[in-house]
Formats: sequence, structure tokens, C-alpha cells
Amino acid sequence: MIEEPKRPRRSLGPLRMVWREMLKYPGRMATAGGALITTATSTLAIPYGFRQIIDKGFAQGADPNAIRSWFLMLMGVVVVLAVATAIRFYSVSWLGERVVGDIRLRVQRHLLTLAPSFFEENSPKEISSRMTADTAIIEQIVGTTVSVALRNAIMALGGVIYLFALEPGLTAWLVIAIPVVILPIAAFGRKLRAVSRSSQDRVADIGALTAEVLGALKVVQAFNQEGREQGRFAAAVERTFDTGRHRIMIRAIMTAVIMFLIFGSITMIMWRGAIGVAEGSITGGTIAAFVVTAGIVAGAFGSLTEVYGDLVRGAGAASRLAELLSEHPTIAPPARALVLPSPARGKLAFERVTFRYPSRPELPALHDFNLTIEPGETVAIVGPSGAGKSTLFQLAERFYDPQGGAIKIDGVPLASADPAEIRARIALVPQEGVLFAASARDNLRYGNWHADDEAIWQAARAANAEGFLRALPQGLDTFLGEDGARLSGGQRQRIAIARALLRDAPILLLDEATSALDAESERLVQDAVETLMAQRTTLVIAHRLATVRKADRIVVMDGGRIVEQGTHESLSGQGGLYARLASLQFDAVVSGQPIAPLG
Ligand SMILES: Nc1ncnc2c1ncn2[C@@H]1O[C@H](COP(=O)(O)OP(=O)(O)OP(=O)(O)O)[C@@H](O)[C@H]1O
Repeated sequence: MIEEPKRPRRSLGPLRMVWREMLKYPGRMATAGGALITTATSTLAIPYGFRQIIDKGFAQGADPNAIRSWFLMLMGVVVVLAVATAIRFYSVSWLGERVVGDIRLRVQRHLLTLAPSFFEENSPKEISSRMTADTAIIEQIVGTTVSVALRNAIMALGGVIYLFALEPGLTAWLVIAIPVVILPIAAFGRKLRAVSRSSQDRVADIGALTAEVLGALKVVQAFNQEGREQGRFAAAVERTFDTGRHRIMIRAIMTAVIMFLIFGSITMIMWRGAIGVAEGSITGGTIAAFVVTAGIVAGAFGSLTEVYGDLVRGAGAASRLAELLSEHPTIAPPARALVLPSPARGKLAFERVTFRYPSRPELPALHDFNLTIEPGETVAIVGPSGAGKSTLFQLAERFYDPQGGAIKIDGVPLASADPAEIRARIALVPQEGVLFAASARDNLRYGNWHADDEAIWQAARAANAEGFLRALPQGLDTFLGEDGARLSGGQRQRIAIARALLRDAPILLLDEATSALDAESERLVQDAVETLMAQRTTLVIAHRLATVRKADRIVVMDGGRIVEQGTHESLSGQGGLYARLASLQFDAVVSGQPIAPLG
């Protein structure tokens, strides 16, 4: 949940963004506006009709035809009111849904252009809550609050004018009575909302405490802490009760005060009115119309007092969304992007690259780093955890720009090219096979949407994924479920490999999985990896002995620098970092033990 700011900004300025979105639908706005005015005026016409009916229709010896026409007219007003209300509700709710949909689309489109570093400082969880909670507030503003505000403003104004026309003397009393009634209600309402919020918080505490204690029940029982947990829970229950009692007390007082004020003022006004009727200066119909209209006007003012608070909340939500929209992408195509040479050769070079992650500026992840990978060459990167291996991938994909040096593909510095063009030349196989909640076919085609089933099966075969894909209940149409939960780790990796094969890019960035696989899976994945590496420039973060053996070159990294380079044989004999890492990690593979990560 996005937390409400402690001291909410009172400015309604950010709502301009919402207003601009609404203006894109002038037809709907006009329909909604027309219906709004119609409902407000026909609501006010009802007391006018009452007055006529009471004064004329109920009079002794009245003409039945006149009675009929007055009642028919009143029925007509009621029909207009009902239909216009439906149209108003549909149009404003439509606007609410549409505007929020449009804002969500805009925000998502913008988020997709931002560099990954943005999401390190702004958690995706918080952003997704802005996409749901904040947009829901805006939907309420557009779909309800604005229409409530306008309708009530029209009714309040129209009602007061009608009342003055009807009975100026009584209305003067009413104008004094309205603030006397409304202001305490508004003040109580605010207090009540604050207390309700803290009451909800206390209830949430109870939920959290219950979950915590039940989740750790074995520990609680093993340490004989039942008494302590009972005490903690009892304290939380009492706190909740106290806040609840405070809330209902305010509510009880509020009810008494409001009832007294409302019925008290109505009685006072009726009293004045009764004197008028006795003196013959006011008719019974006028009194009836006056009381009904006064009720409408008071209700309208009451609603208006709530509107401002809602608008402030809406402005807060809009400003949080506007913040996301105003975030500039740090990685963007240059004004005049260089075109990468065609056909692609697949040369990847890091030239004197120095890089620090924006969130850790004090720690260089790469130090004056030089590495050139020739077209078709396979380079295996090994090194201890935190050596900077994954950082090479992040920079090659241009998720970040280095502070010094350059990364070049086929001689073109990444910063001078369009990121989309760079990424089209790279196939990335991440350590964890990322799967989308979609069919197996779409998960594979993520590498290339033009691939037909024949190409998909060919890639699946090459990635050793054909067997399990064919065994799926609906073949390629099988839904892989949230995050591909229905597949094993090894199967997910092979899907990721098949996807990269379909992408058919000249450069392959492969982060070998560190998770232990059984021998059979391991062999299948290894075969698939080898098919994938053939004839491509490959940079592989290696965790398997088979991979480093196959590599043309092994680059050993530590602390963001290259410390050794060579082949498995040459490096094993040197007695350096590689030999140490290899003896710790690879012997296990050789002896058939589960594979442990090298990095
Ligand atoms: N997003 C990030 N923000 C800040 N620092 C980071 C980030 N990613 C990595 N680092 C830091 O940069 C350094 C290099 O990290 P990198 O992920 O490249 O190491 P690695 O060799 O791939 O390690 P491992 O084998 O554990 O994945 C580490 O000190 C790490 O803590």
C-alpha cells in the first residue's frame, strides 16, 4: 500500500492531469453534464410539484381533470429524473473507468522505457500499488466525486433561489440554520474518519500478531512462551477495544447532536411556518415544498463538505502517478543514432570500462575493464561471488551506462546506437528461466514472434525440450501458469534456451544456472547449451566444468578486474585463483556430486 503522506498537500493542482484526460472525451462529458443538470433541476421540480398538488389538487371541490394533469406532470418529472439519473450514472462511471484505463496505459508505457536502475530505488510492489490503489482513487473522483459535487452545487444553489422565491422570510432563517447544522457534522465527520482509520490499524495489528504467532507456533511451544504470547495478544485486543470504544462514543454523540440540530431547526422553521399559515400568509403546500426543498439543500451542502477531502486525496493520487510519468528514461536512443553494421559480425568489446551501480557509487563493480570477444568465440567468465560477472551482462544489454570507457558491438559504441537495435543482436539466457503466465508457445515465441510451429519445434528439439513439451496436456497450447510453476528448474532452463535459439541473435549472453540438477537434466541442459553456443559469439558465466572445457578462453574475474585468462588446462596448472576455485567446485562435478556454483 502506498502510504498517505503525513501532511497531505492541500493543492488540487495535480488533478489537472486527470482533467486533461477527461477532455479527450468531450461527447461523454457533454452527455454527463446534460444529464447532471437535468437530474438536479428535476429533483428540485419535485417539491414544486408537491406544492401545486397540495394547494390545488387536495383542495375541496378541485377539478378532477386538474388533479390528473398535475399528477401526470409530477409522474413525468419522476420519469425524467429516473432516466437522466441512469444516463448520468452511466456516463460519469464510464468516464471514470476510461480515464483510469488511459492513465494506467500511459504509466505502463512509460515504465517500460525506464532503465532497470529506476526499479532498484522504487520497488515494483509500490509501483503496482500506485497502478491499482491510486488509480482507484482517481476513478472514484471522476466517476463519483465530481458528479456529486456538481449535482449538489446545482441543487444547493437552485434550491436556495427557489426557497427565496417561495418564502423569503423562512429562507432567511434557513440560511442561518444550514451552517449551524453542517459545520458540526463536517467537524465530527473528520474526527470520526481519523478514529476509524486508527481503529482499522489496530484490527490489522491483531491480524499481523495472529499470523506471526501461528506461523511460529512450534517455536512458541518449544520455548514455553504461550503465556507471553497470550499477554501480547490481550494487550493488542484491549488497544483495539479502546480505539473502537472511542469511535463509537464519538458516533453516539454525533448522532445526538445531528438529530437535535436537524429536527430542532426543522421544528423551529415549521413553527415559524405554522404561525404564517395561521395568519393566512403561507399555504400548507408552501410549507410542504419548503421543508422538502430545505431537506434537499441541507443534504446538498452536507455532501459538498465531503467533496473537498476526496479531491485532496485524489490530488495526492494524481501527483504520485504524475511523478512516475515525469521520470526521464536514463537510457534512451541518442538524437542521431549510429546504425549497427549489417550483416552483423557479433564482435563484443569492453574497452577500459569503469562502472559503479547508481545505488552504490562508492564501490566500482568494474575497474578499467578490457575484454574483446571475437565473432564466434566462446568466452567463459568465472570468479567468486561479487566479482562483477553479471555486471558485464547488464552493461552489454545497456541496462546501465558505464562512467568510463565504452562497450562496443561490431565497433559501434552502445551509447551511440538505439538500445532496441543493440538488444536485437543479443540473446540473453538468465540464470533462472523466466516464464510468463502464458501458453508454452508464447513463452517460446518471446524470442521471436514470427516463429511458426515448425521453427518452435525445431528450437525445442535443439534445446532438448521437445520431449516434455510434447507430453504437456495441450502441447504448445498448455498454459504454463503463474511464473511457469508447472515446470521443473531444468525444464525452465531448456525453455529459456529454446527461446534464445528462436531469437537467433549473433551474440549470446548465457548465465548458467547454479541450481543443482540431477545427472540426466544436467546432461540435457548441457547439450542444449552447446547447440546454442555453436557459431555465436558467446559470453557465458560458467558454473559447469563441461562449459569451461568447451570455451575458447576462460576469463577469471575478481573485484571487477580480470585476474587470469587462458584455457582450463593452462589455468589449472598456474595455481592461481582459477585453480583454487576449480579444485573447490569442479571436483564435485567430476566425482558425480551435486554441482555447486563456481561463482
Ligand atoms: N543492482 C545493483 N546495485 C548495486 N550494487 C550492485 C548491483 N548489482 C550488483 N552489485 C554489486 O556489484 C558488484 C558486482 O556484482 P555482480 O552481480 O556483477 O557479481 P557476480 O560476479 O555476478 O556475482 P554472483 O556470482 O554472486 O552473481 C558486487 O559487489 C555487487 O554487490
